[in-house]
Amino acid sequence: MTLTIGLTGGIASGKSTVSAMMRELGLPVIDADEAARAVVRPGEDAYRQIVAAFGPDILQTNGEIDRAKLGAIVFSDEEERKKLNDIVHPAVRRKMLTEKEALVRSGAKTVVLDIPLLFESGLTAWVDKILVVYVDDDVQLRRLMERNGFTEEEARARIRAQWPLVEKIKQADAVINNNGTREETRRQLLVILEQWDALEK
Ligand SMILES: CC(C)(COP(=O)(O)OP(=O)(O)OC[C@H]1O[C@@H](n2cnc3c(N)ncnc32)[C@H](O)[C@@H]1O)[C@@H](O)C(=O)NCCC(=O)NCCS
Ligand SMILES: Nc1ncnc2c1ncn2[C@@H]1O[C@H](COP(=O)(O)OP(=O)(O)OP(=O)(O)O)[C@@H](O)[C@H]1O
Repeated sequence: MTLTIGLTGGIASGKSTVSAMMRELGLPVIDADEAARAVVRPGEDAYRQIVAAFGPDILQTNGEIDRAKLGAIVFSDEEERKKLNDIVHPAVRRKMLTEKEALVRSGAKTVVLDIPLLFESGLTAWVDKILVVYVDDDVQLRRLMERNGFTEEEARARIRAQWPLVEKIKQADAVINNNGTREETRRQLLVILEQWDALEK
């Protein structure tokens, strides 16, 4: 039996940081953000639907989707965000499930699904264990503004588009507090993976 771990958290809470550590430990990680980028490449169905729904203004001159432009639209208007989610999410789910099935068939002991919207999209039944990467509100805001060069308002709009982190930790099987150093985060991760017997011997 493969153990499926759902890795989640809030925007800029440190999921990618933790998933990189899991990969270093040899665990296979399927990344929803990566899948969401793949399914909207030119030529894909979701790409055509996005251009039809949002108009050619959201394209760059090379024909690819201008993510900054589309982000500015969908994070300032819930209706627009829902429109985008309805196009992208089914394709993301199909891609992730296909990749997961292949790993299960190949006999993987553990599979990690890195899904920022695990709770919001109602996907908790997909996983055996939920691991939430937590940071305090002020740390989240600061790291998001620094990483993306967002104004405070832009960063807050993105944070508001997700469940509050305090709600997510209530439903977690384990929580990593990522307010501290990366080394402190790594130590917490190792304890949890040990408890869950997730690593290959
Ligand atoms: C709006 C888009 C074009 C902005 O792209 P951008 O490169 O700036 O951001 P990126 O995709 O790297 O996402 C960064 C983070 O934003 C958050 N986020 C992204 N989309 C959403 C959403 N629809 N609702 C809430 N939070 C979201 C997640 O925490 C994600 O980790 C892009 O995020 C997108 O296509 N979103 C819709 C698909 C989606 O929901 N992806 C998230 C996981 S499936
Ligand atoms: N323990 C830490 N100490 C200092 N900086 C950190 C720490 N963990 C993460 N960061 C930084 O905070 C930012 C957000 O982290 P990361 O990209 O891992 O978050 P994420 O949850 O994957 O974000 P997203 O939801 O946008 O994909 C990054 O710039 C990262 O380098």
